[in-house]
Amino acid sequence: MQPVGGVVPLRVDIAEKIFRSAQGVSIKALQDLSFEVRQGEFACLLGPSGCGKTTTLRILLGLDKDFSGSFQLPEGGSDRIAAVFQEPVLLPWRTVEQNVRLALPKSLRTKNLDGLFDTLGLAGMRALYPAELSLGLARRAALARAFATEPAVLFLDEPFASLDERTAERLRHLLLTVWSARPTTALMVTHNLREALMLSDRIIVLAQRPAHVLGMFDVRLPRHYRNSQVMSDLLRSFQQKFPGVA
Ligand SMILES: Nc1ncnc2c1ncn2[C@@H]1O[C@H](COP(=O)(O)OP(=O)(O)OP(=O)(O)O)[C@@H](O)[C@H]1O
Repeated sequence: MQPVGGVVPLRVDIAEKIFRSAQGVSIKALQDLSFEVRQGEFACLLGPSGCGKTTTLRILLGLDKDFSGSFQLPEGGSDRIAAVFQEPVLLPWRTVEQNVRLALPKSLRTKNLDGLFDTLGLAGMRALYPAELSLGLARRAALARAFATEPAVLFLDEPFASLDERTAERLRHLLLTVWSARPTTALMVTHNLREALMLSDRIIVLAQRPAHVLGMFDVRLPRHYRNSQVMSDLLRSFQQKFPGVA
């Protein structure tokens, strides 16, 4: 399957991001944070709690412009950006299907979503309202909304946090199925090493705050080979390369 998204990779070169409180306290969240995600690659930003992962995503999403440095989003094809957060952020007065369709650009508003809803196990839930969904189902709806837009780049911020492990594992598989059908340049924040090893082509390992890159861990194996034995081997080689991380 041909990767989709830009011919230009996602390039991040953030020199510094400092939070300043009204009381004059400064917190340096990011310093010299540079990395690249290649076209059609699924990368994870892995780092300890509070190191600056969400801050990085917020900058890339254009939600925080108060930083020094630059970044380049993938170009070519669609110029859309999709994001999936810990909170599914669905409109409560709209059905699952309406929530997904409302996110679509005009040119895609009437597109056939049967395949996407089927893949994500949402075929029978299109007419439900968010209040009728479990957290796991709401997350699936958020994934459907993100993929339906056929984005050039997809940002995910711990989309499986606070789910029970069985539900999280099912969702990871669903994410892989829908992502594999259209391999979109993706950057996912997580502090779950196993999750990163299961999903990623490349793991970008961050140091403690202020976040900067400690190193890269490439997982070159196709995902369907990553069975429990292979995962144990990957975990071991990761820990050899990054002792004490995760
Ligand atoms: N609006 C803000 N004002 C001040 N400090 C902030 C603000 N947002 C984040 N920080 C601080 O910046 C640092 C990085 O926060 P960030 O949320 O990016 O970390 P994270 O790696 O995503 O953490 P976690 O894995 O726990 O979600 C933390 O010390 C946090 O307290």
